[in-house]
Amino acid sequence: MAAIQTTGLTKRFGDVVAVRDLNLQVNEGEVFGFLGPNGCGKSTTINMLMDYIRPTDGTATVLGYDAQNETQAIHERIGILPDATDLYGRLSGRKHIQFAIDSKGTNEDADEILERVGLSADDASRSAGGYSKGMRQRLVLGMALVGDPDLLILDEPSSGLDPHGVREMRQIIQREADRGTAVFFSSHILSQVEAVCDRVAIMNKGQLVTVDTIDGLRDAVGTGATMVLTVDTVPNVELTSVEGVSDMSIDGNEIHVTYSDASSKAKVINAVEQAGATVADIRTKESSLEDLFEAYTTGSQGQRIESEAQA
Ligand SMILES: Nc1ncnc2c1ncn2[C@@H]1O[C@H](COP(=O)(O)OP(=O)(O)OP(=O)(O)O)[C@@H](O)[C@H]1O
Repeated sequence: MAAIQTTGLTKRFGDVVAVRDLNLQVNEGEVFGFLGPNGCGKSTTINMLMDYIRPTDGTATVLGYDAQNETQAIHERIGILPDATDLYGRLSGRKHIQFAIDSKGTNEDADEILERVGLSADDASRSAGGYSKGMRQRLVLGMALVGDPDLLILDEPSSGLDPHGVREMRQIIQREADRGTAVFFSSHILSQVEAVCDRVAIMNKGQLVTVDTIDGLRDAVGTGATMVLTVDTVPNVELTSVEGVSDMSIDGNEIHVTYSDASSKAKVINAVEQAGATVADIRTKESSLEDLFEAYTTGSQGQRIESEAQA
């Protein structure tokens, strides 16, 4: 059974298509990153999974239950991160967790949950109004963990946290995943999901542009790097025949070469000089997952996939 399955899920707000024909499967026990820039449709998708809003078209199931017709069963079995601004300033952290336990009707131990999210007994006794952003975020995560959910839905769980807070949040999520909880982790920052997610979906302008493992995305980037040679005159030489070179292009006096093997660099320079050009400057740039994310969401790759989806 899938933790989340959507089929042709679509939401229009007037002329705006917030989510278009989304087909997504998140497996049981999987940590799944749902990535994309602001406004790409992440919250709208989550709101449809939770039945806060109704889709214009398509269907969704959560833990095997229909998102529109079996909402209560879903809400009982999932944990969703409440907004950290919704905390009651005067109530202690422990009382917040106890309130969530009472609301869900479970008989869990509030202190055990507080410990899982790294809030000490002293912190738990203090009013949440005096908590730092990181502590508030840990507390709401603790509230989401009440009832031992099979699926955690986290919408931008790291927003507003400093790098230390982000790392802590990641460790807590990883521990919950190790206990067998599926996690649907929505974010607009690749590096925040990279370390914990088994797979990621990248959304752009309401459409799914790719779903892959982090390793798969790395393969798509390749160990590839780009070298830019500035030359006095562009020689007539086919550099893709050099071992390890996968692509070349010319831009004015610059030759752009994509290569997968560092030893190709010297061979490229030799080939260019043997063809009669003088190399005035060499720049190299390693590609990163962040570049790939950029390419999917702002660059040519995103546009290519969009036009493929429309075809
Ligand atoms: N209630 C609404 N009425 C009209 N348009 C809406 C509504 N909710 C969302 N939208 C539009 O739908 C699109 C997707 O918004 P959504 O909030 O789902 O994006 P998001 O990826 O969650 O972005 P963010 O990270 O900024 O929350 C946006 O263009 C947004 O303006």
